Amino acid sequence: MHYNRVHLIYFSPTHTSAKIAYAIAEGLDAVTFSESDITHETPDKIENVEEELTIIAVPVYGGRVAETAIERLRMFRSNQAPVIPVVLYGNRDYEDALKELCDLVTELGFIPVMAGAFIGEHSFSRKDMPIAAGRPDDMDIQKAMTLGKDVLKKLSSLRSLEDITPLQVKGNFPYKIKGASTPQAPVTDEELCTQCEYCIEICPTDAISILDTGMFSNPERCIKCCACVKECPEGARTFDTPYTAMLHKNFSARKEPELFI
Ligand SMILES: Cc1cc2nc3c(=O)[nH]c(=O)nc-3n(C[C@H](O)[C@H](O)[C@H](O)COP(=O)(O)O)c2cc1C
Repeated sequence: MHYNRVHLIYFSPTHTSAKIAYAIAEGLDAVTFSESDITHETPDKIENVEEELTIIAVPVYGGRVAETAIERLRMFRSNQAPVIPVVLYGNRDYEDALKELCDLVTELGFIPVMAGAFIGEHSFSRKDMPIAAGRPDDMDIQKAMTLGKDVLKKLSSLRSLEDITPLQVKGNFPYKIKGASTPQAPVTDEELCTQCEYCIEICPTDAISILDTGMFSNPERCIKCCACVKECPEGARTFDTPYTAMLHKNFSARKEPELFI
């Protein structure tokens, strides 16, 4: 089987999922490729993906697929397009996230061909307490490209997608129960903030607005992705959580991507 068209779908507030999706696509050597970046908005109608080899990449939040990504992915359908489901996690663990993603895309009509769990710099990583800083790095990107090449080989050895044996990935069902979300959000140092509104532009859940008193992050809407912290041009945004020190202390030893073929 051969596919000329590749379609990327990703939710990626701090870009690590997107980077891996692109690297896999490079390995696939497609003639044409298109993308659905669902980081900032939910598709306004159901989108059908047909005849396209698809890569779906999303981050792990609390050992599960980020909830906003799940909501947005539910707007896609396929009639048996092959898919490469991928999760990015911050060097702690991805627990049930890859299984949850594989189950979801199967329910939506895709057929998982191969899957992967890659490591991305943790959203809560800071310069003084790094957690997987700089990941994915060159080695990760190479591994992602190789995954793309392996998918091509696997597909070319098949006469029909019906010949694919159901993909087994790490993870359990019932999935890990989600912990209660603490209503907390990054804060702004008003001395540094120039009110350029870039944080408002890049926030995936429209959680930030300007009030008379300065920038306001609505803790009920904020998903703590920390895109605004990492990308504020003035370094005016911080997210203070005890998880940063705990993760830095316990999960600094390098983990490697895991592939399911
Ligand atoms: C709310 C939240 C929960 C997270 N939970 C986990 C986790 O359970 N395990 C882990 O290793 N990383 C966890 N992370 C880190 C992200 O999975 C990681 O930074 C990922 O690379 C972000 O993807 P993105 O760059 O595409 O946004 C979490 C991040 C956030 C914001």
